[in-house]
Amino acid sequence: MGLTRNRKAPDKMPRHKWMFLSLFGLVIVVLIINFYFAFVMNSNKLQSQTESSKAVYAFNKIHFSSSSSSKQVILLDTPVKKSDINIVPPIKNASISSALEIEIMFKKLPLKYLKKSTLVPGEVGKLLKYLQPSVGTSTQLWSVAKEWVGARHVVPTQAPLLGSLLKTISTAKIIKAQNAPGGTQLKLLFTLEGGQRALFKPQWYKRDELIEGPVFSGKDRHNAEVAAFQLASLLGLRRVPLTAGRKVNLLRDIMPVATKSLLKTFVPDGKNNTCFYGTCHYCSRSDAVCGNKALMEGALILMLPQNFKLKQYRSPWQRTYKENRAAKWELDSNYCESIKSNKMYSPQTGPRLLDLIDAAIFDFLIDNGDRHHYEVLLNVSGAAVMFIDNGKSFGHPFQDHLDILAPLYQCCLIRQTTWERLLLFSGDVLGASLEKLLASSYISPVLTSPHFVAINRRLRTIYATAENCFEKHGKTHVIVDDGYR
Ligand SMILES: Nc1ncnc2c1ncn2[C@@H]1O[C@H](COP(=O)(O)OP(=O)(O)OP(=O)(O)O)[C@@H](O)[C@H]1O
Ligand SMILES: [Mn+2]
Repeated sequence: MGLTRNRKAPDKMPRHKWMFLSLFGLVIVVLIINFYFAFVMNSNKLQSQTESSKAVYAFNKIHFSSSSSSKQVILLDTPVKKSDINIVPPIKNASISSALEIEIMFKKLPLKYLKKSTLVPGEVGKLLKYLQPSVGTSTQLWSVAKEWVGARHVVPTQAPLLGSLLKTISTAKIIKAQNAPGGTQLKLLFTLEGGQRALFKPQWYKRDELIEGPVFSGKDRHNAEVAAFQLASLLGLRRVPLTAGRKVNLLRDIMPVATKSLLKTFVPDGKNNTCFYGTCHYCSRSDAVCGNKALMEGALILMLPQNFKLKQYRSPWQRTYKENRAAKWELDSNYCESIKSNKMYSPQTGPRLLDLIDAAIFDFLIDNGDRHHYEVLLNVSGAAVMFIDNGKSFGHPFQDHLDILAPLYQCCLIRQTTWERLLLFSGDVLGASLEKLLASSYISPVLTSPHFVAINRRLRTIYATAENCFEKHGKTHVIVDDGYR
């Protein structure tokens, strides 16, 4: 009986069951095909990685996370490897295809980018000469620094007095110390002998500390400010205020000249170290910065002359600072088109967009993902975007945040003078050049060696990004001579 029932059952199966079974079968087939491709692709990837021994970052896990806005954000997980290219997640929608193309280009970079340039030693030699304190120290040099400031630079191309100025910044007597106004981070405003004002950003981290987490994590790195100043000079982007390392004795140099309100924030740490917590958005008594006994290292950043005022703008490539919320530039690959339609950013009307692309290149090299606002000199025609506040840089030499380069790969434009200067450092020589300039710093060694390796790797990534743009739009449409530098 049972057998008969079983044999007859298919004949009696209703139509909707048949349809269900066929659909189920189809789903199984699709799944099998998917698994097959995933397996083949993965084994190919593994094979090519072992073959080349140069592991590259792999886009191996695509997952979806819902953002608080209704838009869906795709995040790509990329493993961090101490290899040639170390893009870290999240890479969001608008950057995914560029990231993949840049990865491919990075691997087949034309030979000219790998060849050592013969012009570098001469150029670095010239800058090293400028760093010699040729006339010793003198507070009379403050007026020289003041005269240097122009629409497009803070330091001129020829600057034989630079070394003396930096030495004066590192040694001039501090006649007043107060809480610095503006910004959210702890910093002090010093008045130096001769009336010159400068910002002091204190040391929070040891040199080899790795700042984990999102690109803007952690506190300011004083050594990053010092390194950024010298890197800008190598790149001919002399838009960073004069910055030098400085060691101060808190008991002897600072407390006697501190304002009452600053003095109130000095606290002992119970281990014989002198500490203070200042007044700022993120300042609190429980989060004081401490010297080694009374000795504290920091970066001293010369204030721009008071006859110049700064005007602040929100960066069009500002981050949301929220993990589950994406900014428009992170979702829309045509974002640059909408930016260019704004008169302020049209490459035809002024230098601003190319300045922001310069800033993106600079920030990618130093790994600064925190340029939420940018500043230019007020009422100065053709004023450059100043590279003020580089404190959140050089946090992790084994990671690169490709999306800092979004202005470059979304707009596919680069100023000719910037591009030519970048080419000067082909063949992985930018890191060593920076190391040479930093060797004479008052807080040397400024960076650990992995940071110099990172700079070379990041410059190659910039070359790859530009090459990818050339391939897509033609070199003549990408490189722009807008008459500014
Ligand atoms: N060298 C300088 N000359 C003139 N003004 C400066 C200089 N450095 C900084 N400032 C001004 O002080 C403000 C705060 O400085 P900075 O951005 O370094 O501090 P911050 O606490 O890191 O700020 P934020 O929290 O906005 O990142 C700047 O926005 C700028 O207007
Ligand atoms: Mn800051």
